Amino acid sequence: MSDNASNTLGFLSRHVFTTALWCVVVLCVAVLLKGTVAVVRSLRNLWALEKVFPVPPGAHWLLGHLVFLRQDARHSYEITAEWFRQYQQGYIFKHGAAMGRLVVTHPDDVRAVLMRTDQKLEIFYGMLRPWLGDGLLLSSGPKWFRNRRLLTPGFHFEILKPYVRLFSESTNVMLNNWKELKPGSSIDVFHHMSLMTLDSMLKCTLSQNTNCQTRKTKDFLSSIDELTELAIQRAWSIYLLSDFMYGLSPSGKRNRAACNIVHKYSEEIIRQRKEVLKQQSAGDSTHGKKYLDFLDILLRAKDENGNGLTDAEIRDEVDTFVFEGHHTTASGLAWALYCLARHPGHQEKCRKEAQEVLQGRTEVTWEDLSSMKYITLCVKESLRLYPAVPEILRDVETPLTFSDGRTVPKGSQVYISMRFLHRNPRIWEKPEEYDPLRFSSENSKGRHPYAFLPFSAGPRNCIGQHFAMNELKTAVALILQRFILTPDDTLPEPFPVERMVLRADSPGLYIKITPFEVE
Ligand code: HEM
Repeated sequence: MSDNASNTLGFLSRHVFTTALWCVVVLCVAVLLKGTVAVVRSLRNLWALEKVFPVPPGAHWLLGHLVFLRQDARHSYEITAEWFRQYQQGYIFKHGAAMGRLVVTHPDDVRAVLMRTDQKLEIFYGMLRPWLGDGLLLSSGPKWFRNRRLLTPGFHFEILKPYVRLFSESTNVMLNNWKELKPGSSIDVFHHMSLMTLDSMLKCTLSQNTNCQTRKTKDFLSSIDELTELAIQRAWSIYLLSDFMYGLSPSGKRNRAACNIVHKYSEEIIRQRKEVLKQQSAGDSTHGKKYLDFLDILLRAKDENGNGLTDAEIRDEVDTFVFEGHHTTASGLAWALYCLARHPGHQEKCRKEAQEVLQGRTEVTWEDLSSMKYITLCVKESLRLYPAVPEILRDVETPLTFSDGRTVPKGSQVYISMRFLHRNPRIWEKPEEYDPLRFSSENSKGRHPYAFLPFSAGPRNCIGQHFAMNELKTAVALILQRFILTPDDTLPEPFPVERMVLRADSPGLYIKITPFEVE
């Protein structure tokens, strides 16, 4: 190489190096500035909150109250339960030196929060955004308002009625699988319920019969599981909170790949359904099916100006329903069965009721559901002790004033824990006891309407609550008609942990199942 050429090369590489160095410096300064602005804003909010609400003692100067959460789950549970007892008007939980959130403990204050439509806390819910986009769970403002109005008719009882048959179908597939197991087998009930509720959710949302309970899971199904696991994992690692860092991490890459698979699947089904709708006669609204699925509802929804949802909006809502309607119901069911396994007397009463109502039928009907009175009490009581959605977080957009005049400043983070609200000793007698009769109409008289909130309340309550209760009751009745449930005492008592939904700590939620005829 000539001297000239090597000089030019040397100059070029020095130039590239200097430019790269400058880029790094500028990037670092930008990140630092952004970080400083965020910390200052967060500190300002914290100081404003501290003027009104107490801070429990023992906060570490840097980690705040997070030091308590670093200990084991039972220990942090005890500490939080104690704070709930002590601070009846709420308290500040410090997330490090510069960040704190108001923990609302009184049902009156919970009502004040839930009657509003403040944004969901992005730092928490945002982890689901790459998957669920701007669906009902994550959207806010006019978009949420419009779409909530458009989707509400999809949960009318006439639409929900035929789904009871689908719930029965999916439960029976699971029970036929259980029949193959040795009597008295111990099963991870959360896993079984997850597969079963995913199966029924895909039938109700997209009319897809994936046979996910009998076949090895395919790409789409395993991607749904992976996305949930990744979101849980991210919620627990501080260094993955930033979108930028997460994007670069191996988990971020897996998240992108799984999102692509799930989105492609939904998009393809939406495309095919639109084709069918174009071709079908105007009168045939269900294109040969016996029911309207959620996708039919989404495709038909029109606002007052005659505008429907865009393809991207439909996909976001489909993904939201599949996510919201599957793990939540699985958690609710798993803990309901666990409670019944632990309380054979109540289990027997539910079984008797199921036998009387079903008379040996393996398909539950819409009319049967209203006769399942004792099962309903038991399901409610397990949702009290083990709320499937254990917490709600909001970003206060305008100052929020409680009924006693205390004001939560704009920009504050507010936290509501169903888990502790449902065990508040000032509301519930013997709160740790499983007593379904506390939900009888007589015993419920005079109870604060915001003391029991498994499906939240107010304008952003759970749109799928009737769907969920119908599925829970159907599955419990069919399971108890065919199986006896007992606790697996060879394993440690499961302890609930908050992982998006309420799950059990390791090794999981196991119960023993024995076919009814064998006993
Ligand atoms: C036992 C089962 C279920 C429980 C305990 C549950 C609980 C909840 C709770 C507490 C919320 C409020 C979340 C928040 O404000 O951050 C919520 C919202 C929501 N749920 Fe459920 N849910 C269940 C099942 C379902 C099902 C089956 C569906 C759909 C078919 C569904 C769809 C939704 C949607 C779309 C939202 C967002 C509503 C909005 O913000 O307008 N859920 N759910």
